[in-house]
Amino acid sequence: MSASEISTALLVVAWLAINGYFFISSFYHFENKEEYFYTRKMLKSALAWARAPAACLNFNLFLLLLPVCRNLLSVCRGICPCQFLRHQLDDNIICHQLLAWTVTLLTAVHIIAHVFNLERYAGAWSADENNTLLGALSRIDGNGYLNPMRNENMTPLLASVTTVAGITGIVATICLFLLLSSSMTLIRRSFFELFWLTHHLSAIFYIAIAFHGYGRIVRGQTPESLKNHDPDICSDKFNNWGSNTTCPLPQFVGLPPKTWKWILAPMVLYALERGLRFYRAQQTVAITRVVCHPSRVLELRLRKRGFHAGVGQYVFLCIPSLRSLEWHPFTLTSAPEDDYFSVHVRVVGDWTEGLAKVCGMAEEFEEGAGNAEGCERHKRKPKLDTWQLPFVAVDGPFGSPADAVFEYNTSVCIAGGIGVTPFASVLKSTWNRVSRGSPLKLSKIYLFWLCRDTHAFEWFSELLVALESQLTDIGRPETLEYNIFLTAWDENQALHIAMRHEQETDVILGTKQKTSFGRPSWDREFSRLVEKHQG
Ligand SMILES: Cc1cc2nc3c(=O)[nH]c(=O)nc-3n(C[C@H](O)[C@H](O)[C@H](O)COP(=O)(O)OP(=O)(O)OC[C@H]3O[C@@H](n4cnc5c(N)ncnc54)[C@H](O)[C@@H]3O)c2cc1C
Ligand SMILES: NC(=O)C1=CN([C@@H]2O[C@H](COP(=O)(O)OP(=O)(O)OC[C@H]3O[C@@H](n4cnc5c(N)ncnc54)[C@H](OP(=O)(O)O)[C@@H]3O)[C@@H](O)[C@H]2O)C=CC1
Ligand code: HEM
Repeated sequence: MSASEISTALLVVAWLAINGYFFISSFYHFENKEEYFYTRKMLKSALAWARAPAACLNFNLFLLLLPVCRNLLSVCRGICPCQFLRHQLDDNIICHQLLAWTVTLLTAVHIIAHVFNLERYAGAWSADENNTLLGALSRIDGNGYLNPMRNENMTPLLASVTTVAGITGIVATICLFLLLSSSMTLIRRSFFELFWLTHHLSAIFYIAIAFHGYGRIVRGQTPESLKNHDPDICSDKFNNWGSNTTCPLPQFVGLPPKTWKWILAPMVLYALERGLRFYRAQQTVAITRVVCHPSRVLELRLRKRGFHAGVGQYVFLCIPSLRSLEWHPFTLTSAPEDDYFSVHVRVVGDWTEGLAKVCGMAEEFEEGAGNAEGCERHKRKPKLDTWQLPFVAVDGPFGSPADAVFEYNTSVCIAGGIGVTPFASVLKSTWNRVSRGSPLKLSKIYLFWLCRDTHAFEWFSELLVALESQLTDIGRPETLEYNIFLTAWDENQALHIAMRHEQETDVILGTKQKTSFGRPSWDREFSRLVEKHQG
């Protein structure tokens, strides 16, 4: 197992252990503690089954927001001493989803247990009033009551909609259901905005949870009462509680709410996160250049005062004139050393099409366009002046999928389609460092890029051809080996390629290294690399 896998396993084991501790200690507490002797008589084990998941919910609701506080993650990434721990930060969304499903499971157990509790609170009244312990316990009134259903007309449903715990529990459950259903992969992939807007119910969810314990509905015998009313002695003398001095009427008190203490910090952190995003959205970012590339790729070059990024990080872009609430992630294709930052946007849906339109490229990216002809036409068109381009807000940079590249002698980079963008940044930065003679541990990059159509290569091939010749010029041709795989092609292309296979440079890219066809055999590729670098 790699260091990264070991650290993931250790983190999961630690998280499970902490959950196990909270569940077992809380279950044992409510199942055995003297102060809940009478509460258990009324609720039996449903008390412990409601409280134990609640203890774990506190812990997981504390954690749930942390992986989606992107700026917090960036700070952690900056101070994180080792690469494999930094890798954990890149799995933030997976962590968030694991926590969310854990919250869902714990919530389900908690709700089921509380349904039993409400039934048993109601049932305690219906027992024959005069000769049952539960009847005697239910008739205790004043502040020291035990049964939160204060009279025999109260039903479980009525209790659910007239108590703070019930109302906040129902609101939180409805929010949770909507959050979960809109977070399904199918919804996120097909209706991202629906997912995104529904996800804002998380604010209501957390506020409801913060007030959930306010009603102090779970009650135990007070320490003072325990001193002069020992349940082991008095429980069967309920008929003359109060009249004799050895068994005065037991008094009860509700558990003080705890959840708000657990979730206050992550809620404040997340609020700061959104505040910072709002502040950044006001900052001026200039689009200095817009380039139309084939295969429906739009390149934006931007400038923002004080902007610094690592290789292959990503930013969120928002075009207020397009959709003021939508932020879309795009990877930086510029190198940290460049005096601008750039993104290559593949026009795939409504927002990216809107972006093409506001950048004056409506027809180039109409359905089916955005290919070489469209871009040629664009080159002949009068350019929009930068002041005509839309105001764009930038949040970030975030993430660091590629910054480990420079920490090894040899790095293998694998990308599919537009997923190559982080490596554009890596290759540019490698060139900058090599050409400046900056100290560089990295001596070899293997790039594997898989694409469906030849057009997809065009915007990136310029960079590869330039890099290949520049590295040759400085006597470092071996620094970069790229393996390009065309995974979908038509007959004409196949014929065209076959007829020119002897050509020195690649038919598609114009580079010395030739394009391969179909998906790579990873076993063969990796064995080749192992053989080459063994020892
Ligand atoms: C970390 C990261 C880096 C990315 N880097 C690039 C890049 O360098 N170049 C590039 O072309 N694309 C990149 N993408 C993908 C890009 O964000 C989406 O293609 C774009 O948001 C689609 O928006 P749309 O409304 O035009 O398409 P839609 O048709 O609405 O959506 C197409 C796909 O993008 C997803 N998507 C839609 N809106 C968002 C959003 N606001 N946030 C996240 N995902 C969304 C949808 O789930 C769907 O799977 C990256 C995505 C991520 C998560
Ligand atoms: N992490 C990041 O920084 C970034 C991530 N992205 C993401 O990258 C993705 C790229 O999308 P797009 O441009 O549409 O890509 P395409 O779907 O157009 O191309 C994907 C390529 O990868 C190949 N491929 C896919 N899966 C495998 C596999 N398991 N093994 C081998 N080859 C595979 C495909 O081969 P075949 O034709 O045989 O299916 C195809 O050639 C998007 O989801 C985008 O969100 C984008 C930019 C940055
Ligand atoms: C209790 C339930 C949940 C709560 C309270 C919650 C809360 C949040 C919050 C506050 C964000 C941050 C949004 C932002 O500012 O970027 C977020 C992001 C996200 N959540 Fe959840 N979530 C929950 C459940 C889920 C589930 C079940 C999934 C998927 C299975 C999910 C997937 C995501 C994803 C993918 C993001 C990142 C969105 C982005 O950054 O583009 N969430 N969630």
